Amino acid sequence: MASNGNGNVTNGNRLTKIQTNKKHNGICHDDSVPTVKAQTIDELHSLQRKKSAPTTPVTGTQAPFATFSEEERQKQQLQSISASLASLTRETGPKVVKGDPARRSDTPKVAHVPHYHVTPTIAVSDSSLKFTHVLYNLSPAELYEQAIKYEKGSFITATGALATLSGAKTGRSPRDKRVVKDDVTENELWWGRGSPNIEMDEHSFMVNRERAVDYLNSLDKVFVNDQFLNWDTENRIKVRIVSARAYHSLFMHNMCIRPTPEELENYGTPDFTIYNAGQFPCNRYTHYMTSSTSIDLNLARREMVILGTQYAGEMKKGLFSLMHYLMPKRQILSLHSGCNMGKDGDVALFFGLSGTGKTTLSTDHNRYLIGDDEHCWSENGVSNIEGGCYAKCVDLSREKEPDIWNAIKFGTVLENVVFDEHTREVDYSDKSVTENTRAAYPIEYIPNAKLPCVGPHPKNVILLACDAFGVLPPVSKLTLAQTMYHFISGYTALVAGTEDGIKEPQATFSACFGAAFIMLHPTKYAAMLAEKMEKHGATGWLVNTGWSAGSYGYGSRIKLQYTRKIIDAIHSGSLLNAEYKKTKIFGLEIPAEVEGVPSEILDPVNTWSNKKAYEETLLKLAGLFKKNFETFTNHKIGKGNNLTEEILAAGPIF
Ligand SMILES: Nc1ncnc2c1ncn2[C@@H]1O[C@H](COP(=O)(O)OP(=O)(O)OP(=O)(O)O)[C@@H](O)[C@H]1O
Ligand SMILES: O=C([O-])CC(=O)C(=O)O
Ligand SMILES: [Ca+2]
Ligand SMILES: [Mn+2]
Repeated sequence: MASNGNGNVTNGNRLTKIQTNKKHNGICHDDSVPTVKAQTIDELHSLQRKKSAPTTPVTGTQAPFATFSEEERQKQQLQSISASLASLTRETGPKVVKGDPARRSDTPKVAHVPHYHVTPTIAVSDSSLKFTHVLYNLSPAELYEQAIKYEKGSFITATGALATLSGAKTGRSPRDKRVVKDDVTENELWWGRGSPNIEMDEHSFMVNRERAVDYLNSLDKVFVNDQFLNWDTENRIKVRIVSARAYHSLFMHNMCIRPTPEELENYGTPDFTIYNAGQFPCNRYTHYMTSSTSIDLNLARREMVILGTQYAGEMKKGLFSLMHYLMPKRQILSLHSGCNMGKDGDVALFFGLSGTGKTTLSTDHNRYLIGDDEHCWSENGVSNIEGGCYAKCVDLSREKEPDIWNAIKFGTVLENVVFDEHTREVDYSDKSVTENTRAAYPIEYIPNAKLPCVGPHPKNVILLACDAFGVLPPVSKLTLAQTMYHFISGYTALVAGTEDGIKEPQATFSACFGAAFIMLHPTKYAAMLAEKMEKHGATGWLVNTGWSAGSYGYGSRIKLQYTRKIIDAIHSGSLLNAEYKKTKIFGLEIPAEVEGVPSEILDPVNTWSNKKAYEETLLKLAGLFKKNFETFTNHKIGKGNNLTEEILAAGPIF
């Protein structure tokens, strides 16, 4: 007899019967662990998932609003969602039911949800016979499963993030962003040259709305997020996002403020609703449509419709546009800026166009992060609009940006990155899908996030420009008028293509460092900023995070390490008392020394070997500034005329 290695004893080819303990009904068992309490596989599976508290839990009877039963509350919530998804031509909301259609056990027995409006007597169509399953405020884990099961291009990366593809669009489509012009908005909003608000009429909006709603209702399931905007609770906005993809739902879960179970319980009806039909296009037979993409904002209806783009940033920035309308009405300034706070409570704002460093520089290991992109400045101080950050990932490195690197973990949405098919290690240098690779993570993924994301009045206002011409100084101290001049100008210079050799830098001017998102005339925001900076004694700074020692192709981008030192000196207050000299043409005050930064780079003229080329480039840029500002010369800024005059005089002189 010999052992076969499995513990069974063989005798030639014949297996000998092993004696077992007959105590338990003759079944052989290993009594080191108890058996599961299930008779069938299905039963076993049902044990795995513990019933969680309802998404809208009922608090104790002492709560003033807890007058409904849980069943009643669920019914009201479904009715509210059904109303959101109602077709306006058929005057009925769809039959909605909660839960994943793939999991029958989730489907409640009473699946019929009464129609919101009066049931029409004419023309019952197939759409009124079907159910739309609602996946309401799912958790990141549930959204991962949905994405991986049903959405092509969804993968878990080596660090646990959800890699997704945003489809054909990997950036926003500003030429397809429309706003309904009605009697009110016609007078209130900024229209015409330079304005981001491309007009559309109410009827065309309704056509697109119906298109999006019909598309969403035709699906087996839709995702619904009920969340908040603005950490200033007095000025909080309730937003509902209806979307077709788990990617979109997780993105907004991360980017908006996540309600607590108690807040959700008393959520009621949203203040604003987004219908994101994603890949479903708009129709060129619809008036005003110029492509298959349209992002439509209707302020009167408090709705936004997205057709023909799956780029998630449209939702984030669409809501930002909304805030740029709603907040100034309440004397609150909305800002395209990052914001952080030192240990002593000193707050800094970081303005700048895309890619200039708002996220990178506001994420600072030595300071509390209030937010990376969108803020409000009210009488009470600053507040973040969002609940998450949206960082650029191109060439991301652990060494240079450790906090962002570490935030890319379970729960984070990673858009359009390339990874090893086996290890799922992300290669951040790979731009095969797009250069605009992004990570969206909840703000608490940054270890020193300031929660709640609010702070006192800013002490420093830092304007970031990535000057690919290489003529703006790495740092200059601004007067209030200069701050306004540069705020209204909103300059940065990007380099078009990087593949086929050296290209000329392209100057971009975007008023208020975010013309794509403002709704009112830029001077309205500028006047508010001037008033607040003056009142609270904030100092303005211009920081060039772009080129040094020559334009793009000759010089190189200023080391992040140096920019961080400059920012440190601003925060600490040491730069305020430095020795300054004034530059030619732009009239910028530049310091002679900044700790940790080579002094010779502080005046760009020193770094250019070809002085003539420097002078020419400087003049060229000054000319571009002047030309850009022409449209603002006949606008009054603020109440008196003095500020306007001062601002006009604060630009380049040559
Ligand atoms: N000296 C520098 N200062 C700041 N950023 C730098 C510098 N050098 C290189 N970078 C890189 O520039 C990019 C800045 O992007 P960042 O995400 O901070 O932009 P952003 O202003 O937040 O834009 P958006 O509004 O589009 O989110 C990062 O990839 C960063 O690593
Ligand atoms: O909205 C986006 O796609 C990215 C962003 O933050 C910006 O452009 O300012
Ligand atoms: Ca950013
Ligand atoms: Mn931004």
